[in-house]
Amino acid sequence: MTGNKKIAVIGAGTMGTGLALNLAIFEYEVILIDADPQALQRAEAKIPGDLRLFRMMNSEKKWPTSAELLARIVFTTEYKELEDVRIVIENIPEDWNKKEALYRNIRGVFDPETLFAINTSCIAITRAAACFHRPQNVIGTHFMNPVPLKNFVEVITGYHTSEHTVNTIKTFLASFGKKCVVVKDYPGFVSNRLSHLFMNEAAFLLQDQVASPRDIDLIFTEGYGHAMGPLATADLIGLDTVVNSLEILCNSYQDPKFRCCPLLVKMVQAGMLGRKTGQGFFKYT
Ligand SMILES: NC(=O)c1ccc[n+]([C@@H]2O[C@H](COP(=O)([O-])OP(=O)(O)OC[C@H]3O[C@@H](n4cnc5c(N)ncnc54)[C@H](O)[C@@H]3O)[C@@H](O)[C@H]2O)c1
Repeated sequence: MTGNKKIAVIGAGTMGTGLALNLAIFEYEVILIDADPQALQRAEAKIPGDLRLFRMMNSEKKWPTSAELLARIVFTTEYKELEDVRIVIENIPEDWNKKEALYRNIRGVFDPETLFAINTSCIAITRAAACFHRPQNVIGTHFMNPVPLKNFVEVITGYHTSEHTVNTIKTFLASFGKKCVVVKDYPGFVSNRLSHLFMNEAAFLLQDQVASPRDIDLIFTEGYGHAMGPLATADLIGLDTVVNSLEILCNSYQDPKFRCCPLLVKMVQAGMLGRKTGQGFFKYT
């Protein structure tokens, strides 16, 4: 498979669409797979707008045109497209039952040499790797959102992840400008074990009416100098993903410090998922 520039991205939501766009900018041939044809249509429609935005943010760089980018991405619902890809990066929702069903369904489709990278917020890589025939080829790649603008990835090694897999993934990430740290496998890794405590407690502060969403976030942005406050971060991630991740952390560690704030659950039930629905803790037009 040497020289093969074909990468599969499964899940065309927030992360998968950003990742497909980022890989296409770096001239990878991308197979973007989603179970929902409408999600693929939304991804295809979103990419030109995102590209315009990046062009405005960095006008010095030579960008491909929308047509060139879209020509590098195959939008499909067909898993048979996985047959000859070098690396698969899975980005479906943070729901163990959905991920497990997908892994068992597709594990026989791709080549034995293909590496399988899991973009998860909290799910243990060792648990996920147990669903595959070759757990040594499975690794966690926790990309940051929005993927094309965040040049950093938290890489997670499962119990069986081989050194070859780690080195290949590091080289692959570097090939499209990503730096990384490699951490060991426990649910939530480093990033989300910490950040979800912040986001959850910020929701409790709001529920207790201690301060407004704006003021809670200002303490982080103006006070601590963070680029974003915890509530704006939760909106960016998607409140459904945050709730799912907290449930995984709570169940995995059996530790009530990760119990999900009821206000977060209520907002998800009300369809206020953050940026992706236009309304979360803040409003987006
Ligand atoms: N949103 C973030 O900021 C963020 C950051 C890092 C990691 N993650 C992780 O990335 C993963 C994806 O998150 P997201 O925010 O992009 O989710 P999302 O809900 O925006 O998108 C998920 C996509 O997967 C599709 N899907 C569902 N089941 C499928 C299946 N069986 N086969 C193919 N496609 C399927 C859905 O139709 C949807 O388009 C999650 O595990 C999440 O925890 C998210």
